[in-house]
Amino acid sequence: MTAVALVPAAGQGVRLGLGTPKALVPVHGTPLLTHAVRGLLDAGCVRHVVVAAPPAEVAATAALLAEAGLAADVVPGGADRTDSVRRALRHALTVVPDARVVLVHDAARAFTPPEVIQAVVAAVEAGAPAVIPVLPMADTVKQVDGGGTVTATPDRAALRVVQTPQGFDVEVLTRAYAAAGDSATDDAGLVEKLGVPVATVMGHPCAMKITTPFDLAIAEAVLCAKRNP
Ligand SMILES: Nc1ccn([C@@H]2O[C@H](COP(=O)(O)OP(=O)(O)OP(=O)(O)O)[C@@H](O)[C@H]2O)c(=O)n1
Ligand SMILES: C[C@](O)(CO)[C@H](O)COP(=O)(O)O
Repeated sequence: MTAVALVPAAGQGVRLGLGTPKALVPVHGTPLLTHAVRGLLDAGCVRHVVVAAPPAEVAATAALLAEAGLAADVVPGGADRTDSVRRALRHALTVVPDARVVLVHDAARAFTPPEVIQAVVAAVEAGAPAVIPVLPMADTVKQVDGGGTVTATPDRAALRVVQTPQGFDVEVLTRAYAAAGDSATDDAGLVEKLGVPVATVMGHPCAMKITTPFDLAIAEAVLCAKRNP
């Protein structure tokens, strides 16, 4: 097993609106972060996990993962996702210096199926410098101006919705973060700026990012259906 997984989990969950850091919000009594870390470790291709937690919750996060029997290092996250990943990457390079494959996986995508994790790792191990799971667009997409008036209808056949885990050759991700000026909406975005090709594999609807109360309700229902098929 060559992959190290970085789990940005330091967000506040403003859009979820529960007043609790999102990664600590329970689904069926278990925090999202615990579901996410268990999913990574159970996939069978991840050897070490580093979680970036809200700075005030580092000790509590380490305790809840330990109680769940999950081995993971917990470091303080940063002001935005990019900063949280940067901190987790720095720690991972120190504790697992021989890692070749690095995954970056949102705690908020807590129910990502193992086959997606395995496909990303396999593609990087096969030689791709950067790999992201994607889904085709189900809806027509419009581009709008600042006033909300439509300015274009991009060809949706050429568009994809992007999920995590995103997988990288360790040297490529390290270089991307060293060159990063501003924050990016995803890690592959930083790699693209280096001119390095980013490959895609098929994502999965269950890898959805739990962002809103509606998403949380969907996640509860999906887990319920899995446990009571
Ligand atoms: N400073 C931050 C902000 C976000 N994240 C993490 O990045 C992932 C994707 O972010 P998002 O879903 O937007 O989470 P939040 O930032 O918590 O959500 P919101 O924007 O609604 O506050 C989440 O696992 C989140 O915990 C992080 O580690 N550090
Ligand atoms: C990385 C990501 O999950 C890919 O879709 C997404 O870009 C994170 O965005 P957010 O604004 O931090 O939720």
